[in-house]
Amino acid sequence: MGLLVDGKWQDRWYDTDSTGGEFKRESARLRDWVVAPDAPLEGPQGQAAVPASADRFHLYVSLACPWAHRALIMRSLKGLKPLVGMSYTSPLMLEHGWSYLEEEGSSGDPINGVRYHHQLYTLTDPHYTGRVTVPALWDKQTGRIVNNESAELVRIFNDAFDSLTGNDLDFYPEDLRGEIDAINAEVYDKVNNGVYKTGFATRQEVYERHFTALFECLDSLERRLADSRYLAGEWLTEADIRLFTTLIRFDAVYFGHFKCNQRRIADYPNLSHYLRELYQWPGIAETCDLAHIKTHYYASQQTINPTAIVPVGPSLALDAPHDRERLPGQGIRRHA
Ligand SMILES: N[C@@H](CCC(=O)N[C@@H](CS)C(=O)NCC(=O)O)C(=O)O
Repeated sequence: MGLLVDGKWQDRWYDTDSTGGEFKRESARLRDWVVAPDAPLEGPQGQAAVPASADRFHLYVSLACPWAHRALIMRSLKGLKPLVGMSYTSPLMLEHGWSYLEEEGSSGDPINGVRYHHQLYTLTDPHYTGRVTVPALWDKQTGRIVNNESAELVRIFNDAFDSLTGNDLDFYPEDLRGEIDAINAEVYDKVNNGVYKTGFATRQEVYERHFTALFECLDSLERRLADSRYLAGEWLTEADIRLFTTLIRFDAVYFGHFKCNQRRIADYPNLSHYLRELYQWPGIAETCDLAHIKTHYYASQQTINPTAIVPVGPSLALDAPHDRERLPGQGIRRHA
């Protein structure tokens, strides 16, 4: 676990002393865009962009990581598997950070042949300074990471490749954007990143503050899902995918390892049936790997779990029937 400073790898755990016991997540730094083949080469905020094409991009992920998991789900649901290759790291993130060591459970890296994920960052920029994170979208043509921010990879995958795949599913419909953005902001702060802020806190009062915010938010999501099939109503959107990747890790990891133990997702009737519906959605279960998930957190984060023992349980009834059909739902919108 560490980071790059001027292109040199340094093995360091998160510094929470300088922030009063708080875990502060650093913003992703590689933020170029991928646009549709004939579109102007510019991202939605004027970012530099490269055109989508088949077999030009490769997605580097960890199957354990909830942020990478968003991108993996979009790759699956948007029919991108034949166009965008994928490599996954070993579940262990130790002194060299994420690795592509097959003997430790990685797929290996057939594109660049690197041992460590940080090498992809120094291939991109030999003087890179910052955290070395997954997911990362690699551009084989320019030999660099185009983008390492999962929220943006979700948006890129939502439309840039549509003319190549013929897949017009729309996870960010224009008329729902205001609502999706508001849900995302709350869920990111209190839930997606909230579990990390709770679990990585190194002061009691900081842990308790994030713990309280997390469960207030889960309680309110539980109420919302009592009469709404998905977070933004009748349509399944990116807001659901972003919540899903935290929910599926919750009972197996965050409840115990991150001490988020007020309630399990299994104790929330609506959230647990909603989790099952999404898990059973065609193309999603195949992106979920609970062995990678549990091994990564319990065996890598040894400041939290010094023995690195990985718990055997719990049994999760993800394939059990769900009751969400009682609510009106229309599935996934199509681009107009
Ligand atoms: N903003 C990034 C965050 C990604 C992130 O933090 N990934 C974690 C894995 S779950 C990581 O690679 N951490 C390594 C580190 O912080 O050194 C995104 O959403 O894409």
